[in-house]
Amino acid sequence: MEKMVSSWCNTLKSIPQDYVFPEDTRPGDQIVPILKNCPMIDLEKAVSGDRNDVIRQVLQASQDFGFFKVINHGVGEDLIKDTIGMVKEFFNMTNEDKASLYSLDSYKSCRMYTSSFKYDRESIHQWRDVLIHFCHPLDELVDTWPNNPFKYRDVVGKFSVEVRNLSLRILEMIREGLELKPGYFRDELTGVQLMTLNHYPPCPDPSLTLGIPKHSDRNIITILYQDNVCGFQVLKDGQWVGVEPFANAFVVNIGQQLKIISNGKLESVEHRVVTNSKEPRYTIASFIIPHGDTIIEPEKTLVEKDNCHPLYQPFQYKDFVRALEEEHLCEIDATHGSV
Ligand SMILES: O=C(O)CCC(=O)C(=O)O
Ligand SMILES: [Fe+2]
Repeated sequence: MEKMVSSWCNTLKSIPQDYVFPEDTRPGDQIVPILKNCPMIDLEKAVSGDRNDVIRQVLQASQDFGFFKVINHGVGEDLIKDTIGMVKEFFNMTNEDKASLYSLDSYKSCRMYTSSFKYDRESIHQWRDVLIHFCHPLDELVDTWPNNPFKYRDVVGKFSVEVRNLSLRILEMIREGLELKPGYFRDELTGVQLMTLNHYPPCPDPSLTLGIPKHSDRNIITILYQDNVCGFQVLKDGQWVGVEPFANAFVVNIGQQLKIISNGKLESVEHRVVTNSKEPRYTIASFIIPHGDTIIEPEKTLVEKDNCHPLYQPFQYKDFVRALEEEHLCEIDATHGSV
């Protein structure tokens, strides 16, 4: 528990050596510009307006950027406010209140850790504390979640269901746009939902370290709520650019599995998290993940339609996760590797 960044960083004037990233991966002092033409999609129009136009926007952004923001997405503003409030309340509890959740055992379905799931095997640590838990099916998992703050399970439970529904609605648009058969994103591909609640405490020297290093999400699709503090950056045309928070919007990342299923038609954005010296940053990420034994491969109808070759061989999702961990142990944020 004493390893959690938030429990020791308050009094520091410089950062410990094992949080200093190598020169070629640290952010440095350069000012990173804001992504100007960030795709922002109004999902309300998929219901009350021209659905095909919204689907077209979703596919275009997924191809060109590998991510997009959504507004009017159907997740209530009050629920978002209550949930992020709950996350802040959780991380601001005393260490004693949180201590029982801290664990290095990545098989625990709800736990708190610092940096990444491989804290004890990495040489450089990431500047973040995490609470992680599975969410779906909620009634089987909610009892593993924190019961302090007292309303945590109730509020975060409602939020997880709404965000899962939003992920499925976006996947349905992608299915329609790619002309895949109805029910394509079945339980095998979407049956697991994992949530990470991130706390990036203020950092005395943001130029030297990262909250999360460069990675692209390995799952199907991610929904991120980044509240109102900047820190999320994407790699666009070889340059890091900042994705600014927008009130009540979510960031939607296309995951690597969706890129593979689409035979490379959709992109999966590379991104990272930088810290800042002024204020804490809190975010909520919900990952939709295939079951481990699901076979992932480029969808045959897409390969045939485009008259091209499959760019990827079929594999079981769990083998993909294992291989990634073995090959890129130092490089990849593996929060989703516990699945
Ligand atoms: O906290 C953020 O801004 C991004 C989190 C993220 O990229 C991840 O957990 O994969
Ligand atoms: Fe990510």
